Amino acid sequence: MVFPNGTVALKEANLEVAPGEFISLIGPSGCGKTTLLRLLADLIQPTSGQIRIGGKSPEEARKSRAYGYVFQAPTLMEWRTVLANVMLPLEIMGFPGPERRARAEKMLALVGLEKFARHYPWQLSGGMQQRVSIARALAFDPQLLFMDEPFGALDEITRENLNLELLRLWRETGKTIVFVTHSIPEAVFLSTRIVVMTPRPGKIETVIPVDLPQPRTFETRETTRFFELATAVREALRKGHGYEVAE
Ligand SMILES: Nc1ncnc2c1ncn2[C@@H]1O[C@H](COP(=O)(O)OP(=O)(O)OP(=O)(O)O)[C@@H](O)[C@H]1O
Repeated sequence: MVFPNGTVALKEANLEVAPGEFISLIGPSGCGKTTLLRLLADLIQPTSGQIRIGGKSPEEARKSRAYGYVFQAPTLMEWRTVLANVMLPLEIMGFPGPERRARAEKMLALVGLEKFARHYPWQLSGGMQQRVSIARALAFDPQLLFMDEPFGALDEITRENLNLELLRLWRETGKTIVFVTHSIPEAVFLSTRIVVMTPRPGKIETVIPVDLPQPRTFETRETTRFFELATAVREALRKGHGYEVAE
C-alpha cells in the first residue's frame, strides 16, 4: 500500500484468516496495523494486491454489512442515549422501529449494559462507553469484527476486565475478530494467532499461533506458557527492529 505522498505503508502482507479466529495485529507505531485494518474495511483502497472477505471484495463486504468496526475512541453521540446510539446504524439503514429496538437491546445485553440503555454516554465510564461502541458495531450482527486498539486509552484493570468480556462475547457468538493492539500481554491473552508487524516498510514479520487453552481466565496470565508466548512475540518484534527492548 503506497499513499499518494509516496509513503510505503505496507509491503508484504499475506494473511488468511479462518472463520471464528481471533487475530491480533501487533507492532510499533507506523508498521501499518491501522492501514491493514482500513484496507480490510474498505476505508481506503489498495494500490496493489488483493483482499477477499468471505469471497467478496472489501466494497461488497461493506455494502452487505459483513463486518462491524470499533475505533480507538468510542465516538458516541453525546445527545443520544446509549440505546439510541446502538440503534443509529440500524436507523440509517432504514430498519423498522421495533426491530431496531429489539436488536439494540439484544446487543446491549451481550455487552452487559442492558441496565444503562437510557443513560447518556457522559454518565458512563470510559470502559462502559467502549462496550457501547462494541454493541453498536454488532448491531447488524456481522460475522466479522474489526477492532482498532479499542482498549488502548483505558486503565490496566478495566482493560483486563474488558479483555475477559470480549473473549466471552467471542466464544458465545462465534465471531471472527481482527484486533489491533500495542500490548504484548493483551495480544497473547486474547488471540488464537498473533500477527507481528514491523515498520519501514510495514510488513508481516511472523505469525505466532497461541495454544493457550480456552476458556482463558485471569490465571491464564500467570502460566509459564503465557510468559513463553509473550517472550516469543517480543523476540519477533525485536528481530524486525521494531522495538528497542530494554533488558
Ligand atoms: N493517509 C496517509 N497518507 C500518508 N501516509 C500515511 C497515511 N496513513 C498512514 N500513513 C503512513 O503509513 C504508515 C503506517 O501507518 P499506520 O497508521 O497504518 O501505522 P500503525 O501501525 O497503525 O501505527 P499506530 O500504532 O501509531 O496507530 C506510517 O508511516 C504512516 O505515517
